Amino acid sequence: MSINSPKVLDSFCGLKCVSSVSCNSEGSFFGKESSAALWQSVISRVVPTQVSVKSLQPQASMFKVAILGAAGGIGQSLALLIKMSPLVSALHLYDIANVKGVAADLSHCNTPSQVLDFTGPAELANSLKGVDVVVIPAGVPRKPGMTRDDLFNINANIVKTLVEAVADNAPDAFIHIISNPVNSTVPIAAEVLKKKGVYNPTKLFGVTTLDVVRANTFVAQKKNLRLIDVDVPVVGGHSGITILPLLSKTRPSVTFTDEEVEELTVRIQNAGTEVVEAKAGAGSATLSMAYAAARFVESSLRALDGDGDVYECAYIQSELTELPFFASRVKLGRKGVEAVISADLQGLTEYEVKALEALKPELKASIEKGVGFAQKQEAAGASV
Ligand SMILES: NC(=O)c1ccc[n+]([C@@H]2O[C@H](COP(=O)([O-])OP(=O)(O)OC[C@H]3O[C@@H](n4cnc5c(N)ncnc54)[C@H](O)[C@@H]3O)[C@@H](O)[C@H]2O)c1
Ligand SMILES: O=C(O)C[C@H](O)C(=O)O
Repeated sequence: MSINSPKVLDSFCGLKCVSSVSCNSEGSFFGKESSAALWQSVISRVVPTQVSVKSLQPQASMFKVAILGAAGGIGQSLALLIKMSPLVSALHLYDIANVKGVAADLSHCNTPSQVLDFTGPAELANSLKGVDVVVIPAGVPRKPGMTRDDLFNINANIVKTLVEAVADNAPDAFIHIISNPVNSTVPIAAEVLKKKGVYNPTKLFGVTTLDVVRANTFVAQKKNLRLIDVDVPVVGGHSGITILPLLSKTRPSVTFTDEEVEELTVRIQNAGTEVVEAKAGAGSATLSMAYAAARFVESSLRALDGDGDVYECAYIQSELTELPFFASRVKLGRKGVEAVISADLQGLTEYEVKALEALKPELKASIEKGVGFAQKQEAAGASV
């Protein structure tokens, strides 16, 4: 796709170039074809004196997005990136604290969306009214030495409470779960939605985009490829060995030695821990996660807007394997998941087949832990 395509230019900053601008990049903002040159192009449009742009016209924005946990490390950066989308008319920022300042700060950016802040449980319902996409990065992050599952006891309750509110106030919204452990928090969300009678499996997503972003980056570095060309599907779940990059399905087609496969797979699986250790107690990935989550939001909005060519990996209710939830590449449409790309699991290498079998018991246990938690809460008379 050419940079001059309105579809590309419409994807940023609410500005549509109606003249021919000389840019030689290609592709969409966050997708497999994204590029630094496109960002340069965006900046050029924000500061039009830097390039020869004959005229700019505003682009209609139409979707409302809520971020629950918006004052956190991921939430703030994600809010900034979503504020740049011309597809967004309103950005609702919810947190239990510190969100007023974040919203005031962000609201000064001269992009089209309105920014509204909501603080504490009393304002949660209002933060969700009329929204099309709800993103949930609320919860605690890991410290060195912890697994994602160590976050379960705190984050399970947070996700449960927030999804109850989504069920009551935005039952048709796409729900993007970022809070860890994703392998369990998504099944919890599904149980909550079922109990509320509003579960739509095609609209509930565990956000695994960061695994794809990392896989694309590491493969491009290792094989000396242009980053914008590389697309690696990552399937399974979002923790340790449940993260399975399908390197044999890398596009463009590329060959790896056995050593490269092992090294890349392990690096992708441990990339979250790499960041946790580098941050040395100050949290986990926030900037790359915000980038990845913004890409998934942008893809969802494009799908809601009728774009018929939107594909992402996500952790969803699935029949691809015997496991009830599984991350894979899906086609997104107005109603959520339109198709699951089963071809990715065909013709796997021996290494991938073994890794797929090896991840299943751990992923199964994490799913069952989430479902068990939600059902126990319900049996105990809690408001699940
Ligand atoms: N899916 C992924 O790929 C991925 C990647 C990175 C981090 N994460 C996860 O995202 C979560 C957030 O990470 P972070 O670095 O932004 O943490 P953070 O501590 O910086 O921010 C979390 C925010 O959640 C808020 N919060 C806590 N309880 C809440 C509640 N009941 N309602 C609303 N907001 C609430 C906090 O006030 C805080 O602002 C963690 O669980 C982390 O493990 C997931
Ligand atoms: O590693 C973490 O705890 C955060 C996140 O899941 C990640 O993959 O970076």
